[in-house]
Amino acid sequence: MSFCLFSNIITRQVFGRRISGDGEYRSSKYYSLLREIFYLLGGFILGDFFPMMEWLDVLTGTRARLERSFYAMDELLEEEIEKHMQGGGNCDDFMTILLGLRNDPTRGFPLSRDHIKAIALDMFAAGSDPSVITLDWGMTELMRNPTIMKNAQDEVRGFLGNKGKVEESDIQQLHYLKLVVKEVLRLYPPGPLLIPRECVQDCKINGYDIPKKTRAYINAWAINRDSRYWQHAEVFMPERFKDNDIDYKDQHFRFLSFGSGRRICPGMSMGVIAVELALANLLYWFNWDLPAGMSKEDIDMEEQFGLGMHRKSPLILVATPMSLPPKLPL
Ligand code: HEM
Repeated sequence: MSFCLFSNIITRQVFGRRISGDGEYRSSKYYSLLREIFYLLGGFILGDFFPMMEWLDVLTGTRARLERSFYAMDELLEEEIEKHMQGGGNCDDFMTILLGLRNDPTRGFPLSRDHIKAIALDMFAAGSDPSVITLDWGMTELMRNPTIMKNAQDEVRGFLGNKGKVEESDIQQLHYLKLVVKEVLRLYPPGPLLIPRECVQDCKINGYDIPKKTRAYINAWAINRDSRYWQHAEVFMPERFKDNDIDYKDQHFRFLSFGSGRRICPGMSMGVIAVELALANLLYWFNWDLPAGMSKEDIDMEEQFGLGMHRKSPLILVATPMSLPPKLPL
């Protein structure tokens, strides 16, 4: 459901509508296609890490799966473009705006149909999965740390009272919740190796010669947990961000969950607020328990190997809806 929530946020922005109505998301063609794309993008594909061994991806059938998804996605984006060209979009959705810019003479270069499809795909590919991953690890750490869960839940419920709904405008007042999300992103950067770079010139790093055109990976996961920059680096401690200036756009390269430099995540503010909003709602509306007979030490913390750092096994929790006191008449 969190996958559906964050995908809907993106499709509402890009196409002006949800990928599915409530409850029927699993039967939506977007749902299965996006899931497959995220699996392929986020999973371990040998050629991503060892370009010389790309041929193995052909043998394992990964390349064929990639191509099938590519054509299915292309078809879907073509359908959306057609719909939008016939006036089926909202005036402020991303696709309508991009289509409107196609023939803008003030632009330095023409925006082609392929450009528009690539931008839309980029938004899907980059926009929802990291939020799903962050929410998942966030709930995991809160279940492992009941005091932090209680503090966060007390803050959300104390601030909202019986308002009955957490809104985006409430989030700015939920200071502790913001620290929690920051700490989740420190320990579990959804893209632990960021997006690969290619060296544009020969260089030397720590005595190693790195030739031009080498594919380089930045290990944000390791930097975010480096004990030279972080006290008790492995411990989940939201308070560490309380009275300091370490931000998502850290200028000292200690905190790289959104990358850095020219290719830093352009969806950072939106990603953070979407996760905060979803987490605040989960804490506001439900009390959370582990399944009977399970203790917090039993929670499996293994990470899936690949470009996107999902939990290896699903987090299974028992949610009990909070009962609100009746609203007072106005
Ligand atoms: C918690 C949420 C998110 C996290 C942790 C995250 C993280 C990242 C990271 C690590 C990168 C690579 C940066 C680099 O290599 O330096 C990236 C790139 C990107 N992100 Fe995000 N992201 C999130 C949400 C979003 C959202 C909501 C959007 C769009 C609506 C988005 C759009 C993009 C795009 C388009 C890129 C590629 C930028 C480029 O290559 O120039 N992200 N993101």
